[in-house]
Amino acid sequence: MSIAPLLQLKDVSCYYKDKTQPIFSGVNLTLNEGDVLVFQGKSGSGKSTLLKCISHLNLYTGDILYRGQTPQSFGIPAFRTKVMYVPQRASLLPGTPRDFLKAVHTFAVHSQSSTSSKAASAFSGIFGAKQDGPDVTYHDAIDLAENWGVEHDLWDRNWSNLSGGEAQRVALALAVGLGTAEVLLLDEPTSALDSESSSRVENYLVEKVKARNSNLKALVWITHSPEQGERVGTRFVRVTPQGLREEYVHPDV
Ligand SMILES: Nc1ncnc2c1ncn2[C@@H]1O[C@H](COP(=O)(O)OP(=O)(O)OP(=O)(O)O)[C@@H](O)[C@H]1O
Repeated sequence: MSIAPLLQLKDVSCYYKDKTQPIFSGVNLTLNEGDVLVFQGKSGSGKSTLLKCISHLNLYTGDILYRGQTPQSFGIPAFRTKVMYVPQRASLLPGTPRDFLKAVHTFAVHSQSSTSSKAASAFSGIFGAKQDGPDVTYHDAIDLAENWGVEHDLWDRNWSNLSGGEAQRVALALAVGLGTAEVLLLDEPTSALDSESSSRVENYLVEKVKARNSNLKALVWITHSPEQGERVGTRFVRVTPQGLREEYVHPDV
């Protein structure tokens, strides 16, 4: 019996809103456990859009399979907890980072339009929290962020009042701290960080994928830095409007 790949894209295309021109078309890709797949490509080539399609946040045609199952058959909110998109600009989210953490616990009981429930909906849409919520301990995300230089009081500041780098580290710590994702889709995750913070985040994520007891099995990582790509990547893919071109496999793999 063959084992289904971690993630598979079959002939995936995504169109501009007028539906006449594709942003990209005919994308085929297989992601396996242990892969750190680096996406590079010109600005506007469709890298972010492709990550959003993979996490079922954007409309697309074709098939995306997670361990052989479509997002629909797996259940889309549950799928998004397994294949999780980490946005480049978390500062657009409502409320504070702590609202997010609370929202995961209280999602099911909040139906009013409170900050917490708005945060919960945003969480569900962007990070893909399940209705019944994964079993988050506050401490995983907070401790992780602290290791990356995020002070505790930043959790109570509105996202919009965090610096780009602070918001980026908190969003990443939330995504990793939840502990549900097998694939993280990282949209320029260190673009606002200084080199020391960036290197801490890089090392942590790469080691986490390698660790045998980790839930996290693979990363798809958009970067505009070829040097960062070389440091973290095991596979390298160029995104073009014509589709993906796998360029080079790291010799250590
Ligand atoms: N919400 C949207 N509405 C309309 N067009 C969009 C939307 N989001 C993205 N696009 C368009 O889709 C194309 C691909 O954008 P995308 O953000 O995926 O590119 P990218 O490769 O990630 O770019 P960058 O490297 O600059 O972040 C661009 O032409 C962009 O203008």
